[in-house]
Amino acid sequence: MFAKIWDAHVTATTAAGADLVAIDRVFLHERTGASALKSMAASGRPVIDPARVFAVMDHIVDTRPGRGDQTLMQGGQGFITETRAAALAAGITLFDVTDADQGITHVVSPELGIVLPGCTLVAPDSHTCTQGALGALAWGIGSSEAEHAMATGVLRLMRPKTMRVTFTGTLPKGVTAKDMALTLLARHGAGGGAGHAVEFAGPAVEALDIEARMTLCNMATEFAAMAGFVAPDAKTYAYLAGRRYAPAAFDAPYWADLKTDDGAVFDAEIVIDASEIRPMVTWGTSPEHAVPVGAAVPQGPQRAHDYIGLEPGATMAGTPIDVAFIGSCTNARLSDLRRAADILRGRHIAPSIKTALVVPGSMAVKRAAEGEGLDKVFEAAGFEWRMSGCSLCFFAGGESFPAGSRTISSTNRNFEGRQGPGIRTHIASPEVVAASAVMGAITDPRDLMAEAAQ
Ligand SMILES: CC(C)[C@H](C(=O)O)[C@@H](O)C(=O)O
Ligand code: SF4
Repeated sequence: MFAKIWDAHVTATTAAGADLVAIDRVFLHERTGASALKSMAASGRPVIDPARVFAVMDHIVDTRPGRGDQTLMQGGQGFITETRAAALAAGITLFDVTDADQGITHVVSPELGIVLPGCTLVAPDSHTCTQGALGALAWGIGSSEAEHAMATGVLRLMRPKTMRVTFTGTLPKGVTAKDMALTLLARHGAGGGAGHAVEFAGPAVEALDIEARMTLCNMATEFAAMAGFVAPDAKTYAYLAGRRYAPAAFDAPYWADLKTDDGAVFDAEIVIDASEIRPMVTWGTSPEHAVPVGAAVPQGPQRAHDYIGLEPGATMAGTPIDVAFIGSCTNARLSDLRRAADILRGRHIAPSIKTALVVPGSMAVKRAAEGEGLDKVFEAAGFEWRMSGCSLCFFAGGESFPAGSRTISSTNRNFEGRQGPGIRTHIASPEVVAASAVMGAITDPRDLMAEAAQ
């Protein structure tokens, strides 16, 4: 599948062996987008095809109700106003702060049908690989590469190696795509995919809905892969049907032929039995520091133990937490909110939880969730219900907590300081976040699911 998409996009090969790869879509956000557009404008280079370039405000925007351009991040407003001015001047499509389509780049692009099977899509953002869930080759680039892509319509690239990660079997109940990604990282390391374009395949991947495939592909970057993707199938077509930028008639022969052929050879293969996967949580400061919720903290780098304040042998389950966050391009789509709400319905967060936030991945997700009354479930449980944005996924200098606070978070990164100076982040599925918020300590959601069923 990788070769089919890549080869269809190579326009030339340089003497040094690099390929010039046609880029179908470029997506910008206000954290990195203005600099690329401004630099192009300064050098007098126009965007070659503005219809293929989109921008959204997501990283720095305030998520408190009634927001405007003001930000909690000192000086953040400048990123917003400069991106707006540069986007308007360049003639690209902008989903602005108060636009009904505002949201996180990798949530908005699929839900508007901007990313399509077989297309190449780049964005100056490392989680662009999320969009590979639609059968696209989507990857994160730097700001100067974004300029190059916008000015020329191509990027000069060395062909990556290929890897297939096959999930066999069936996921147990209460176990999700997030746990698949964390299991892959725990077993094969945060560098395991370096230099590779990774195809996720096998019955347990086919069984995932499109939103869950996005969660899995999202974390390909935590695996150091260039890209992560899933072959398009009937679910992909059904997901895209009727979306604003998707074609009215699908290009069936090209899309149907994108699947990896039987007998295809990969540079590397990994196989994981999905039935062995358990609800996971990270204990340390790398996404590879992941263990089943019921397991003990293993021996890791001393610095990680010191930062996170957990010694080897401590059990993850029962570790008290201060903050619960459901959000991000990893796990803030409608299906994620539904599953978290199922656990929270009729329950309340523990009194020891200082903050619990739900930040929908897009304003469209927010509206859809409100249409189902999920906002009421979250609010009744003691969660704040926000406008869309990256929010606490990434410390944009605004909202945070006292150093040493422990958060359970549906995001993708747990690096030192990721959610603010001294904050200890434990990443997990929305189910684990919801269950842990109720218990005030890290909890296997299946404990609460069983209780609800009785
Ligand atoms: C700020 C942005 C460029 C960054 C990224 O590239 O991924 C952010 O989205 C992240 O998740 O760390
Ligand atoms: S939600 Fe988090 S991971 Fe996703 S783009 Fe925003 S900051 Fe990056």
